[in-house]
Amino acid sequence: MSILRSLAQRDRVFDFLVPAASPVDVRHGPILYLEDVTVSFDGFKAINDLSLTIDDGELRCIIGPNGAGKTTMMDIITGKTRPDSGQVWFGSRHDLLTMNEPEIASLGIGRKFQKPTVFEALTVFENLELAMAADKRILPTLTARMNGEIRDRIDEVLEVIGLKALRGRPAGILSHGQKQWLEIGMLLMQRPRLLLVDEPVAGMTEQEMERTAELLTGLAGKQSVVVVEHDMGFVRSIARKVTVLHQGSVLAEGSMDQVSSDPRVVEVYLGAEAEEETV
Ligand SMILES: Nc1ncnc2c1ncn2[C@@H]1O[C@H](COP(=O)(O)OP(=O)(O)OP(=O)(O)O)[C@@H](O)[C@H]1O
Repeated sequence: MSILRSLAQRDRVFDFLVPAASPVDVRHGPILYLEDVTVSFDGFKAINDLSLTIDDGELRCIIGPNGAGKTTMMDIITGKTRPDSGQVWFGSRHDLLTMNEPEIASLGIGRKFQKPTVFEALTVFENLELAMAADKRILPTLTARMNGEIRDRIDEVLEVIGLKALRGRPAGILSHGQKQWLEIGMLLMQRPRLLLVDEPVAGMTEQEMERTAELLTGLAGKQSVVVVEHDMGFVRSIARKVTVLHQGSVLAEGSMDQVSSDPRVVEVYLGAEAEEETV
């Protein structure tokens, strides 16, 4: 009876509609804070005294040569890899090194891997619906009203990722770029506070890259977005602040113009990239 009464309260905000990471405290500092983080694999320091902060709502690009530690850094943030030493905080309240992967994800840290992993036989709409249902908090209490609210959320996300017209089509018919956007949409269903995006434009057409740039820059502000990318044209098109990783630590940080004119960055990374482009 009390459940029925609570469902009838039209002004009630259901838990699943509250941003997943509402407890994250960013009042006095960054949303992500890494200090002196080190991790070794068989004695080799993949991450070496890495310190880095990401502000709430920021869009940050991380670049660096192969093996610089970009993926390992993402693995540490999401709890997949434990560092040997250092600190990793989400806001000022959550020590990520005391939490496991599902706990970290449920705080509102979403990760998009390079390869899209959508359910090809399901429609675009169903993929988004499933991403929401993966949130265990809503399963026990599905009601008609909640279904309506999930539909509204799906509509919102479809708009953001630009796939409204394809909502009823199987994900298998989507282009590579559209699959990437759908997967970003699946992460957005859970209202993350921080999105980690690994090489989003690899394999995309120019047009898809432009659309992805709009999508990611549009997400910033509402959530924090960290993009690891090798395509310097793309980075230039979206970047506000760029961090260059090299041998597991920060080599340089600043605007794209600042880092691309830094001789150390040119030497270890951009010089090699430029040579590759001219080959
Ligand atoms: N599980 C592991 N065991 C051993 N060595 C590892 C492991 N994971 C990463 N490494 C090593 O750590 C270093 C950093 O790797 P990482 O994948 O983080 O670099 P990256 O910057 O993401 O490179 P890329 O741009 O090629 O993806 C590399 O030398 C890699 O070989």
